[in-house]
Amino acid sequence: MEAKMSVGVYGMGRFGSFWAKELAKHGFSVVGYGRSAKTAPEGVRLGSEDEVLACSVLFFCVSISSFSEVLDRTSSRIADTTVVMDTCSVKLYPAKQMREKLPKQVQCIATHPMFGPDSGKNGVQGLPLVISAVRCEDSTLQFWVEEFKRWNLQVLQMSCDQHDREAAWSQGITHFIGRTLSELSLGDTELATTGYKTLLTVMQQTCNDPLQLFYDLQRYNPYARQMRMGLKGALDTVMDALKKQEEGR
Ligand SMILES: O=C(O)C(=O)C[C@]1(C(=O)O)C=C[C@@H](O)C=C1
Repeated sequence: MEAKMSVGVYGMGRFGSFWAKELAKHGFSVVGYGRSAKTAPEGVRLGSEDEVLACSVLFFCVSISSFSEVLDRTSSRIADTTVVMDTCSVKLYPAKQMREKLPKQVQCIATHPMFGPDSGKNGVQGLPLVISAVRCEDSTLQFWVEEFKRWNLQVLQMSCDQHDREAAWSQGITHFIGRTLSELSLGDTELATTGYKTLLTVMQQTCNDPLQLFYDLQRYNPYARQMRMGLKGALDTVMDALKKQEEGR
């Protein structure tokens, strides 16, 4: 029987634990490392930082804002033969960090599984995953594209720029609205409509993620500011239209 490929997951937070478990479910030999990880997810073994960095494939599951510093600390200990992938929710920034900070021989790929422990709790099939070559052989990228297709993910190959542009106006706007709604302390009510319940779900789901993810999504996606300004402008347009109605114009 073919030996299982060793996969390291660096960062065992909310997403890292979930991702490590998914990889294990799909037949990889998974070792996880997290500064304060105490229990290993099903099918996963916890190991030392060096052990994880020595795996054939290494997924970084750390916050966007810590990625640069994590690479500074670890890149000299990553083997030339290791394939490195990030899983950050923005793509231009981590791709640049990998290109600049990983040794030139190390192959690297940018990925964004567009799901997490909430959206993937009943299985990941049908959910989208964005993948983009940063510096790798075609066959390496193809291997992972095929692997994720086997998981029945909807694999989307696109540039990091296209990802960030589109994600600002989909995931970015969702988290912005969710966090904004939570400022209003909205609650359940007997007369809740289906639409209102959907709104509450948006608020709850986005606020279930670490606050740092929200700040990082808004700060490190170069298109997020434009999205926020667009939203503010749209709010003003609707307010003005209502004002005109009231004034009978
Ligand atoms: O399913 C979850 O737990 C998530 O929060 C997933 C979610 C999101 O829905 O925005 C959060 C971060 C990832 O970048 C992708 C998706």
